Amino acid sequence: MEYKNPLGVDIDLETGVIPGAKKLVRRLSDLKGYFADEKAYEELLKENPVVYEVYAVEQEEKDGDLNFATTVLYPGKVGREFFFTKGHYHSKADRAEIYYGIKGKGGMLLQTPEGRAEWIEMGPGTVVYVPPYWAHRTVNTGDEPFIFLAVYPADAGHDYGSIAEKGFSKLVVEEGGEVKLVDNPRWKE
Ligand SMILES: O=C(CO)[C@@H](O)[C@H](O)[C@H](O)COP(=O)(O)O
Ligand SMILES: [Fe+2]
Repeated sequence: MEYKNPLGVDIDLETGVIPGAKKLVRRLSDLKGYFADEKAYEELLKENPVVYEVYAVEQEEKDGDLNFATTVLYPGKVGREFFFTKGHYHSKADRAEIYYGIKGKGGMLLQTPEGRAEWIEMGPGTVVYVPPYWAHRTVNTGDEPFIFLAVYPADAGHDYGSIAEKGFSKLVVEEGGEVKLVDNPRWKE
């Protein structure tokens, strides 16, 4: 039997950086077609801000193993809509996941393939259980970076396709200084 070595790393709780992790950067240009307000999107694209960064420690895609990653989701809006991660189902759709809030303020938008949406507010210390089959997207509703940890099966994978095409059934927007969920006009089952 070949045993893997255990690993202990310290997440920088201020910046979300995991030393030695693989870094992924998503700019606004990587989120083309994702935001409802296309005019506001084109306008902000001139600056092309970083929307989020992911620091991932991933294993081979094998049953039983675990990956973990931090996400640093920056504050901002496209029109009324708060900055968010792309959002995905898992390629192995029955794989669950755990999120843990580290810093900042936001929430998770989840939905079933039929479009039943749930919103869970998140702050430092919040644990969110993402059940099998639910798509999930995080949203920064605050004015500082929203940082969280995710732990997920190594063979879960990411299925971005349907969210890229239709989005979620709800949009998370600012209305009169408050966070509101409104119907997504482009959503279709
Ligand atoms: O859910 C997971 C892994 O299963 C998170 O680590 C996200 O991958 C990350 O928050 C970026 O979001 P996406 O761009 O992948 O939707
Ligand atoms: Fe996930």
